[in-house]
Amino acid sequence: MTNLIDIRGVTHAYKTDKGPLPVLDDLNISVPEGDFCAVVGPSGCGKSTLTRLVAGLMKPDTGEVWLHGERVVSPRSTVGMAFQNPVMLEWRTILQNVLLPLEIVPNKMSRKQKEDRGRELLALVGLEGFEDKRPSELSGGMRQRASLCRAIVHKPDVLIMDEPFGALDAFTREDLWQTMHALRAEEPFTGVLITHDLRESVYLADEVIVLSGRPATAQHVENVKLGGRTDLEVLYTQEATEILHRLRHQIEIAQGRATDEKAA
Ligand SMILES: Nc1ncnc2c1ncn2[C@@H]1O[C@H](COP(=O)(O)OP(=O)(O)OP(=O)(O)O)[C@@H](O)[C@H]1O
Repeated sequence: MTNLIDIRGVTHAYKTDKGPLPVLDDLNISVPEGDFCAVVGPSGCGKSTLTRLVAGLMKPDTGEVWLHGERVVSPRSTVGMAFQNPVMLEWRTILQNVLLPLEIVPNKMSRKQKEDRGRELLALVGLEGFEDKRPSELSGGMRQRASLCRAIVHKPDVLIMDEPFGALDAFTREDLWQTMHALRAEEPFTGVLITHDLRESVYLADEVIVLSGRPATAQHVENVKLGGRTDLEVLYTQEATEILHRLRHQIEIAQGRATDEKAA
């Protein structure tokens, strides 16, 4: 399998009043095409910085970011992004919000084709009948569903999600996890998910990368093999529990609260 994303030896520091703040240190990450990769790590270790580098919104001090065999040096329209608080334009309907990327990214679709695509995606995430509502008429979970549709409407190579479900209550969050699996089954895409929720990472991702404390390196890579199951019960199996324990331990190492016995 070829890698869709290749992060090679990336080091980055922010310039601050108190001098440089090293955030990423010789970071190497590869994500094969079609895979879903979750990135977890202590607060402030550089996860969002990583997403900005992949999207081409920032350049690393040293090292390279490659996307689909091309070096990323400027913002990419082939990247879809979803954030914790989706910004929706209130003067547009939900469908018009979802179609926004198709107005910006060059394409040959007719108006009807665009509308059909938007409606299809909204139906897929359970928002059939809400196409003509305004964002304020929807719940937070529904707005997040619409924002996921908007992030993939132009069929980006990669969907980057920074804490997309962080502001939702636990039950809505689990509903959205299932929606993500449904979306992936219909619209296979490569995904990078930044999250603080280890259960979320195990349920959604093919591999979970644990970043160390700042400046972050890739401390641990966990391949998640749950036999292709997408029901929530899978999180209560022995396999999932063992993975969660290992990830928890890795986070404690990253936080400096535990030691790596293997390295000691
Ligand atoms: N533009 C900036 N200028 C200076 N420092 C920054 C800038 N953006 C982020 N930082 C700092 O860099 C570090 C990493 O930030 P980043 O947002 O990438 O971390 P994170 O892992 O996503 O954090 P969290 O888990 O809390 O969301 C933090 O200490 C943050 O304060």
